[in-house]
Amino acid sequence: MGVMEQQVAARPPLIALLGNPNCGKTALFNRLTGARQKVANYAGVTIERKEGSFTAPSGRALRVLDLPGAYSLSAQTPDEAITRDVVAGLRAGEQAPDAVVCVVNATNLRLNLRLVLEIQRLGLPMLLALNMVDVARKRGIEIDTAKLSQELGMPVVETVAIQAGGEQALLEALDRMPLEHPGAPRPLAAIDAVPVEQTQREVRRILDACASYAHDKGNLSEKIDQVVLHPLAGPVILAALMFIIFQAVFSWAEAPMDFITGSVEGIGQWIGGALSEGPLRSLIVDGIIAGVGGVLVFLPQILILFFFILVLEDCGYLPRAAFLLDRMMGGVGLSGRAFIPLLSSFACAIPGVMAARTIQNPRDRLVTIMIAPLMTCSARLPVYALIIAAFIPAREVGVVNLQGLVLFALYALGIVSAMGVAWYMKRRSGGGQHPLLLELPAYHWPHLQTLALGLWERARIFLTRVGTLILTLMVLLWFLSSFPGAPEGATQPPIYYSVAGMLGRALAVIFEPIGFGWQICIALVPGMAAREVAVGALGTVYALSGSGDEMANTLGPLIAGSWSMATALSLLAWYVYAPQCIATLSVVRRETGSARYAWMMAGYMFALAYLASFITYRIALALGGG
Ligand SMILES: Nc1nc2c(ncn2[C@@H]2O[C@H](COP(=O)(O)OP(=O)(O)OP(=O)(O)O)[C@@H](O)[C@H]2O)c(=O)[nH]1
Ligand SMILES: [Mg+2]
Repeated sequence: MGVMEQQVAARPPLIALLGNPNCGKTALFNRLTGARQKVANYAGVTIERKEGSFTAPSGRALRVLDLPGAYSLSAQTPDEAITRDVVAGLRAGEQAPDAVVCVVNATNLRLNLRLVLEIQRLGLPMLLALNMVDVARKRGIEIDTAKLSQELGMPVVETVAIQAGGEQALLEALDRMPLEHPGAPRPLAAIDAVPVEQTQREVRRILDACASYAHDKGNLSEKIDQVVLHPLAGPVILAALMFIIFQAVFSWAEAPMDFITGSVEGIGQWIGGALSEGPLRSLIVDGIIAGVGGVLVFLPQILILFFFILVLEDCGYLPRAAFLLDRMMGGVGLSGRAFIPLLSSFACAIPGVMAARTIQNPRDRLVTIMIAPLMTCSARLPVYALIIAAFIPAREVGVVNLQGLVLFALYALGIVSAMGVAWYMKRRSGGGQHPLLLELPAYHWPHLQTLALGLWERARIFLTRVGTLILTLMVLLWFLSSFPGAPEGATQPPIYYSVAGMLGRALAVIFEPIGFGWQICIALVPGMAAREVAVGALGTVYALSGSGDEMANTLGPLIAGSWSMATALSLLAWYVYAPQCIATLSVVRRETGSARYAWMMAGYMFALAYLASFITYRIALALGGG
């Protein structure tokens, strides 16, 4: 025996905690080890590795490893792959465990036992911790542990990981377990050889023999789910929720937006009055206040939208939405795992594109990345809100607010288009589907603190962008829009003759057919950096276009006076599709490892944008919106 091996042999036996996600492994791990734990990452990945040590009642020293949750050893996600490789002794630098404690959620054995049976085929010493028995008892689920132990051929103990002493039975059972020289685990092929259906049949047989649900009162969450996940009522509820949210974005935001507009105007007038006529006054009033202030007013709407999203997330509704949408996404060949990346993209496509890492199939991942920017990100909200407020009357149609309805339609258009693109890409590339296995967490009331933190986070991101990126671009735009000045005898406002004006007029040749004049074209250029910049840019452009000495007016009425309805609708359609965000394209390049996909994305999105705007503009003109 070499020196190394002697050292390994002298270390206390290693026990692995294994189980489905959310069954209480970490809670149990904390209860066993207290403060004696080491937290690190698995080599090369950002998945947490927790190891700790403790002493069993007899004085026997043990080490314990808290593994990432897994539904099966056939590994669908990176987390599951780590768990599988560690228990099978295949991960370099990791010792194979001497024994496995399989933790199961006693209220959901039907799902949890599949993994138990799979691990059992590895042939390691094993023990079952029937966790959350407190909840199971309260619900009236009866489990015969002696019978279960006999059926499974392993010790079964009850645990309550969240109660002091709830780990006692486990400790005693560990003391009775033979842990020395367990031998290496059997190869994984032993597991893959058994068909899933056979395992599931075995689970049902064991449950019939050992568990009784006759007195199961069910729980409130399940009762709610009977309605919320109902094949007909479920989607209707989801659509209604979304609809209400977009209504609120307009109706609740009115007062705070008026307040911000008023304040910005007040500051502009005050500074305008204090400074004498000249470039400095124009830079501050027309460049900074009109530009930055124009974007700032949308903070309330962004916060209202995220208030709802955070509440739905915190109370446990979002995984249900994933579940409901899984079938729809499956229809276009997307995996249910695409839901979280796509949902994140409603905040911003960048975290969405990065979250696509959790999708294992490379083709599914690529499709998800390619459609992520079609989800309406929060940077589009200012653009949409500006144009809607200026052109769509704030009328009530029945109980429905017309502006909210249009906003809802724009979000829906983004989603439908994304599904269309996904369908097209998948049809061309082929590829199968993977069922979505989700543990639905119990519903609970949203946490005020979590909510407040989440909202603060959104506000901070938005304000930082306004204060840095947008501010810088507005100052730059002001310079480009102010010089050179107007020639003698000019008939147009000075901006028309400036560098930005020349550029805008050149671009207008391309954009004329979809109804964009030179002023919009000027705003589109800095708007390439980020979508909401276009709103600030329009503010600056129209402030500088204003004839004579009048104070920078609010942007809405200004564009309402100078654009046709057809132009407004065309610009809305443009923003549903146009890839106006450099940061997203560069993240796509990084995440896919090649510039090709970033170019492809920019190309297809520009093409769709132009096409959609062209169609919208022509139809609107034909219907008399000119
Ligand atoms: N009532 C009750 N709740 C429990 C028990 N064990 C864990 N919980 C709760 O269940 C939730 C999930 O527990 P975790 O310990 O994080 O689960 P996990 O298995 O580590 O989850 P992953 O690491 O995501 O796989 C937490 O909110 C715990 O407080 C239990 O025995 N009874
Ligand atoms: Mg855990």
